[in-house]
Parts: sequence; C-alpha cells; structure tokens
Amino acid sequence: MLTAHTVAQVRAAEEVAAVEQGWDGLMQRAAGALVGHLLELVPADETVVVLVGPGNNGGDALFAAARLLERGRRVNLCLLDASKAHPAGLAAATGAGAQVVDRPEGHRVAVDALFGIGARPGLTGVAAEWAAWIERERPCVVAVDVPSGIGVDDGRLDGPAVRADHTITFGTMKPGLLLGPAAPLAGRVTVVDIGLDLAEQRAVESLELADGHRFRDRMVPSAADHKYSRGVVGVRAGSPEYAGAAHLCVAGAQAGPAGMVRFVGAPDLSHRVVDRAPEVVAGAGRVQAWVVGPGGEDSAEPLDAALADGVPVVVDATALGHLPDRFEVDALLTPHAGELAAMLGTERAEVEADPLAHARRAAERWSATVLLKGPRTLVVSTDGRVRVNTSGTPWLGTAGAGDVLAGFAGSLLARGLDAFDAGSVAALLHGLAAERVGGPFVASDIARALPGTLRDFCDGSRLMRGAEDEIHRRREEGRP
Ligand SMILES: NC(=O)C1=CN([C@@H]2O[C@H](COP(=O)(O)OP(=O)(O)OC[C@H]3O[C@@H](n4cnc5c(N)ncnc54)[C@H](OP(=O)(O)O)[C@@H]3O)[C@@H](O)[C@H]2O)[C@@H](O)CC1
Ligand SMILES: Nc1ncnc2c1ncn2[C@@H]1O[C@H](COP(=O)(O)OP(=O)(O)O)[C@@H](O)[C@H]1O
Ligand SMILES: [K+]
Repeated sequence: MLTAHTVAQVRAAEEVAAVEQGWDGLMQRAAGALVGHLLELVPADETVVVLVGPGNNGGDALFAAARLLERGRRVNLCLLDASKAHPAGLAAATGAGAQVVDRPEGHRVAVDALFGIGARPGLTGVAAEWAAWIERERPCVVAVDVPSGIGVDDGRLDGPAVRADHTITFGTMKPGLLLGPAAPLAGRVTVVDIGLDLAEQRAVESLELADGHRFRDRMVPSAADHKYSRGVVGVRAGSPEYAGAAHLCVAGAQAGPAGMVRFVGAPDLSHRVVDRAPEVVAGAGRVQAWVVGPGGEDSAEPLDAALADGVPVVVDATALGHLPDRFEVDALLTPHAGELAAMLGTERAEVEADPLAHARRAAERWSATVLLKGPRTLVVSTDGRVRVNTSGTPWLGTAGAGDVLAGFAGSLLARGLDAFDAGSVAALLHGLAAERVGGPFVASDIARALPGTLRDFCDGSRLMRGAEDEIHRRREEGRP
C-alpha cells in the first residue's frame, strides 16, 4: 500500500528526525538520495540546469549539484532570488564549479528545486516564466520533493506549476502527487527514505496488487462456504432506454466474489438479462447488498425499495438523483465528476479542480462512502479516510465501464467488505483488468477480465506470503 502524508505530518516527523540527524544531516541525506537518482536519470554528457528557489528545496538541490559536479557532471544554476538561495548550498555548488546563468533556455535537462512542501499553489513572476519554458520546450524535468506550484496537500492547481517527468520525493508520498489535477504533473514518482518515522498516521492511501493479502480471506470461499454464505448481490439497473446497463452491471456483479446475483426489473428486461446470463435469478428476494441506478429509470422507487431491506447499497447514475437525507446503511455512492457536481449543486469544473474537497463534502453530507470516478478515482469514507486509485488506462473512458464497476463493487459489498474497502478494491481491480486487456476495449471486456484479475490479486498474496515466510526462515537460520 502506498501512503501519503500531509505537509504538517511531514514537518512533525522531520522535527523528530532532526533531533537525531540534525537539520544539516537531513538535508545531506535528501541531497544524497537525489544525486543517486540524477546520476541514473540524466545522460552523462548533458548539462543540467537547476532551478533554485528560496527555501530548503533549493538547498537540497544545491548540495546535490555540488556532488554531481564532483562526479564529473556539468551543472548550471538559475537562481530565482540570489539573495535568498540557501547560502551553504550555494557556496558548495559554486565552489564545485557550478555556473550561475540567467535563463534556463537551451538546456535539455532541468532539476526543479523552486519550491517544495513550503509551497503555496500557483507560480508567479519568473518562476511562472520558467514553468512556461518547460511547457513550451519540454526538457526532461526532475522535480525535487514535489513539482513546484502544486497544492501539496490536496492536489489542487491554482495557476502555473512545473510539469515534471520524474519526482524524487522525500520520506513519503504527498497527497498532491497522487490526487488530480496536480498528480499528472509529477510524472514517475520515486519515494526515497530519509529516516522519517511516519508510522500509521497517513492522509491518503493507495492500494496495490500486492495488497491482496489484506482481503484474500474475505473474498476467497472456504470449504464450508455455499452460495448464500458467499453473499447474494441484488441489481436494480437498466431501463427500456438503457437495457445494456442492466447487462453490464450484472456482468460486473457476476465477476465478483459473491455467490449469486439477483436481478429486479421490468419483466421484459428481466427475461433479457436471464437469457444472456442464465445464472442470474430474477425477482425480489433476500440479498446481502444492492446495486441501484446504472441506466435506471429516473425515479426514487428503486433506491427506496433497496433501502427498505436495510442492507448495504451501491448507488450509481440515476439513483444519485434520489438520495435519502442521510444513509442509515453502509452506502457506496459512485458518481463521476458531473454527477457529483449535480448532487452538490455546483459545476463539473469545480469538482475536477478539487476532487478531494467535493468528495469529502458529499461523504459528510449523506453519511456515505463516496467513490468519485475519474482518471484517479477517489474513495472517501465517512470517517475521513481517503484512498486514491492509480491503476487503469484512459481507454476506460468507454460507455458502460462505470456500470461494470458498480456491479463489481456490489459483489464485494455482498461478500462482506465495507463500503470503503469494496469501493477501493473494486476501483483497483477494475483498473488492473483494463491494463490486462490493454485497450481499445469495450466495457464487457473489462467484466470478462475481472475474475482473472481478482484471482491474481488473491493468489499473488499467497505467493507474497510464501516469500515472506522464506525471508523469515532465512533470518531465523542466519542465512542471507
Ligand atoms: N525541513 C528540512 O530540514 C528538510 C526539508 N527538506 C526539503 O525542504 C523542502 C521544504 O523547504 P522549505 O520549508 O524551506 O520550503 P520551500 O518549499 O523550499 O520554499 C518555501 C519558500 O518559498 C516561498 N514560496 C512558497 N510558495 C511560493 C509561491 N507559490 N510563489 C513564490 N514564493 C513561494 C516561501 O515564501 P513565503 O511563503 O514565506 O512568503 C518560502 O520562502 C522540502 O520540500 C524538501 O525539499 C529536505 O531537505 C529534508 C529536510
Ligand atoms: N482517463 C481515464 N483514465 C482512467 N480511468 C478512466 C478515465 N476516464 C474514465 N475512467 C474510468 O472509467 C469509468 C467510467 O465510468 P462512467 O463515467 O460511469 O461511465 P459509464 O457511465 O459510461 O459507465 C470509471 O471507472 C472511471 O474511473
Ligand atoms: K520542487
């Protein structure tokens, strides 16, 4: 699991680490890690230009520049404000032979050390001009800690910011490296250890394939299981206009770990669903979770009927327009940005500019877990936990992909995962299934790829456990 921490959490951990390592020690450690990566990333014959800001972010890069020069590399410096550049770092870099130049133009590799976690979002003046040069000329950019100008804690953009190809970040991920719209500006992110002890406190998490072990026992049936003990997921989806959504939602639900799928809808639609998927049982009956809304009639009735059962629900598409005042059951709302905007009475662009704040607002407002779909799907729980999904491909922007996701999440809910886990595991596996298929694809292809992806998620964890056991055995036996 990837974890990200806020600026305040990082600062607090730095205070503790500085007692042991000293502030200089911390900066030297950050610079050392940076040098290691720069030596790998930058071709030996390129002259690197370091964009140096007024704080410690610039300091890190100046010490790194000195060490690069000692290793025979060529480095130029662009100082945002010469009077504020880290004095010892500047002395080290220039002492090692760095040249100060006025402009970055002409360089093909740049290190962005304008601002780090001390940054306010949005660059102005000369910093904005340098960010514009990067947009225009697209040199290879390595950002130090974060791309300068992004909202470090929330991933917001408020004016120009640096677009990086790589970000070398210290101690932990930062939320802005994971959350849109800033996240794409970070490029490939590498977290380097500088001895910060951040332990359990975290602002944002991101599940990975290797996290299967956390969920395996709650998904894979045991010898004692039968179809009802595995959970039944009920689907109320589709309409004469959008019959396909019923099929896709059912296909997603069938791809999950529950033991049975029930479908409730108009007789004609029910027949069509069972014709295509003979395992589906049509008609009302007991379920452990409902999925309501994909391609459904614009009416309050389906969600009201589902809520009357008092079991967890996935609420998608048209049902998002008929929400109760607050949810009394564990609920997973799955809007895209346009739907969340309509729910909150705002504009889609507002949601896209600050997805986290809007998802949080909705989670509080309806007392439900909110899964906000997009290139970086967010899952926000009622108690403030946040997971962001980094799997998937832009090919997922295809009709019906969301219907499959809703059905699959419903199956996880019916199996007994809570809405936060169901939503975040569903988003992860949905994205991994898309990567597995490759694209272009249609939504049905994702539903077909989901069972294999789920199996790998669970099996992979078994392999991982095997590896962990082996490491443990070796340690006990004193072997390397
Ligand atoms: N703590 C440590 O020892 C360690 C820290 N480490 C490194 O330090 C970095 C944090 O350093 P930092 O706290 O000095 O902040 P940093 O981001 O360099 O700049 C703040 C300055 O920029 C200014 N400013 C901000 N935004 C602006 C804007 N949009 N436009 C214009 N100006 C703006 C701001 O001005 P002010 O807000 O005060 O007006 C202030 O002067 C961290 O990311 C990591 O790289 C590592 O070495 C490990 C040990
Ligand atoms: N650019 C993208 N990159 C990754 N995933 C995307 C992208 N665009 C959309 N998706 C994913 O595709 C799915 C689309 O769902 P949705 O908008 O509900 O479509 P539909 O209503 O047609 O089913 C969501 O899971 C979303 O996260
Ligand atoms: K930076």
